[in-house]
Amino acid sequence: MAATSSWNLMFTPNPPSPSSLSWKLSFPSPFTSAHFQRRQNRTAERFLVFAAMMDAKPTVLVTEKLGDAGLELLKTFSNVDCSYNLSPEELCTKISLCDALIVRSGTKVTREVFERSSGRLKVVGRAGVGIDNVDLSAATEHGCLVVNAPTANTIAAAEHGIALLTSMARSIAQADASVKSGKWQRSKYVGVSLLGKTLAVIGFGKVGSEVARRAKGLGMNVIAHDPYAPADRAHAIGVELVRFEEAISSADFISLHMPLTPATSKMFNDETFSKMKKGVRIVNVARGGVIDEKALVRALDSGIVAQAALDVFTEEPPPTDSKLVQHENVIATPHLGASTTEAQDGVAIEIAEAVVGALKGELAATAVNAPMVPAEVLLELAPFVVLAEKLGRLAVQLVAGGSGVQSVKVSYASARGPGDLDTRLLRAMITKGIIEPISNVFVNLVQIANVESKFASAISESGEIKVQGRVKDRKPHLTMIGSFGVDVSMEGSLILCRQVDQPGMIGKVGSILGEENVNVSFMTVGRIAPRKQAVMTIGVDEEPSKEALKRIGEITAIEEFVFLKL
Ligand SMILES: NC(=O)C1=CN([C@@H]2O[C@H](COP(=O)(O)OP(=O)(O)OC[C@H]3O[C@@H](n4cnc5c(N)ncnc54)[C@H](O)[C@@H]3O)[C@@H](O)[C@H]2O)C=CC1
Ligand SMILES: O=C(O)C(=O)COP(=O)(O)O
Repeated sequence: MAATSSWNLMFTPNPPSPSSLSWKLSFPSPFTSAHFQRRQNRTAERFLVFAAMMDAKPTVLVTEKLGDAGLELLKTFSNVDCSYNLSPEELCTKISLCDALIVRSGTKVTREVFERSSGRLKVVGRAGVGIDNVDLSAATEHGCLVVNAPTANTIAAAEHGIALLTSMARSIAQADASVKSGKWQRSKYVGVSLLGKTLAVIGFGKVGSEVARRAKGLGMNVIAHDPYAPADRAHAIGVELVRFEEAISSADFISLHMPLTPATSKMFNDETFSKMKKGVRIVNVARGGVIDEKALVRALDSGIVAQAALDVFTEEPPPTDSKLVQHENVIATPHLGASTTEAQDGVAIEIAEAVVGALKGELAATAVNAPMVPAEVLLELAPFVVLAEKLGRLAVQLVAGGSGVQSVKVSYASARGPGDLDTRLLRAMITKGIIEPISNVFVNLVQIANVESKFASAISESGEIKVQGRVKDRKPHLTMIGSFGVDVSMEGSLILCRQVDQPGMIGKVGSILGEENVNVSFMTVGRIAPRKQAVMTIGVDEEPSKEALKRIGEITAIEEFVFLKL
């Protein structure tokens, strides 16, 4: 098709302030191809960036309802553009005009958003806790800080969990609908008591522990599972921390309060439902994605799960014909956990303070990814960021369930003097579980003290989980686990096996993985001395099945092993 170079760019100031320009592109129909449209939009974006630069105040785009107190605070420092219900494309277009973006759970902040911001976006504020809707890796790569408001909605979410628990047990929603439809069905809606029943709280963080506290007040026996929560915090409110299997198999009620991460995604599935007590009741105020929703429908149909009370869904809003939502034993609310007047006022102020602070260049206490660093420093640090994140992730996965993390120690070996190392950055990163070393670091060391490990060989002579790595050819490498020296690229996933060093081990493990069609990227062996103990490190592209891991564990010379996702 012939191309003409004429196209029109129209700007409609409304009201006439650069931060609230609404604009429209129009061009002849032959040029509506996606590629050409992107080019036109980019040119438009550049123009708009220039227009906005004329205004010295930073611009904050707010894409979902935020409390007035927070908006007022933002307005003292910035131009605030409240544009709700933007399409993904509209968000990408607007973002090049913005220094900060504030969202709740309904806005997906994708890699494309960061790319299209052309480097202007400095901070994303999540007015709430869960940051699973923000692409944190992309944010970090683009030098954009992500902050959240982690405390202000805790009580609201816990109270909603308890509201769902009690109303589920007495079928309040179903009974209400029945009465409103003119029926009077007293025998249909006989409920179950909570007194003396066992509630398993999965995820014993801020919300989980408040739910536990309230459930104790209702006379429930509360147990909890959380691999990273310290047992003494649980004991302080009379809750026992137990292993996952024990929690789900002994519970009459299960309440979910963990974040959505790769490790918790579909944690509740056909297999886990099959281990539960028949007639268990489930509350989910965490994230829809922690449950395999199709498996939950099957468990409800078979009666394994008697009832479910759900505030969150994999897709929000869920499809109108969702079998889960329509199930007669399910009650559903539209992600209302944080929606109280008090929580929304608190969250709005908490996030406004964090965003304004970040725009002023202050170190944010609630940063969930890398702190803001100049682009040139970020470039230098990039491989160390990846290494640090992977070491942190690896170390945390080695912690045995229930033992909790009391302290984390990070050591650097650097060509630079100690004055060149900014430990404020370090503190922020540790808090968020992503540990980023700074400067010309050669070796990084992460130690978790006073802890039991799933893989005893990861414990060093001084009693900590210890993992050590370095950047080689700008790629992260693991160089030590516990007292065992290794040298493996930290990509994909790893199987670590401690074994008695002897010929043929690589072949035995390799053939089990081969039969399972699991691609092995490398295998190395680090040993203390020939024919003594060794740690074999196997890089795999796919996650082996439980059966394959069991067979590896059954090889006689293998004394312990663990599978880790990097
Ligand atoms: N429905 C709603 O409106 C709301 C939902 N939420 C959701 O609740 C989640 C929890 O919020 P907070 O308690 O404030 O966060 P938090 O960070 O204080 O607690 C989360 C807990 O989950 C634990 N955890 C991590 N992985 C786990 C695993 N594999 N198994 C068991 N536990 C695991 C962590 O160790 C931590 O103790 C948020 O991530 C968010 O997704 C939070 C507020 C409102
Ligand atoms: O804080 C959270 O994690 C929530 O899920 C609350 O979400 P919302 O801000 O109400 O969209």
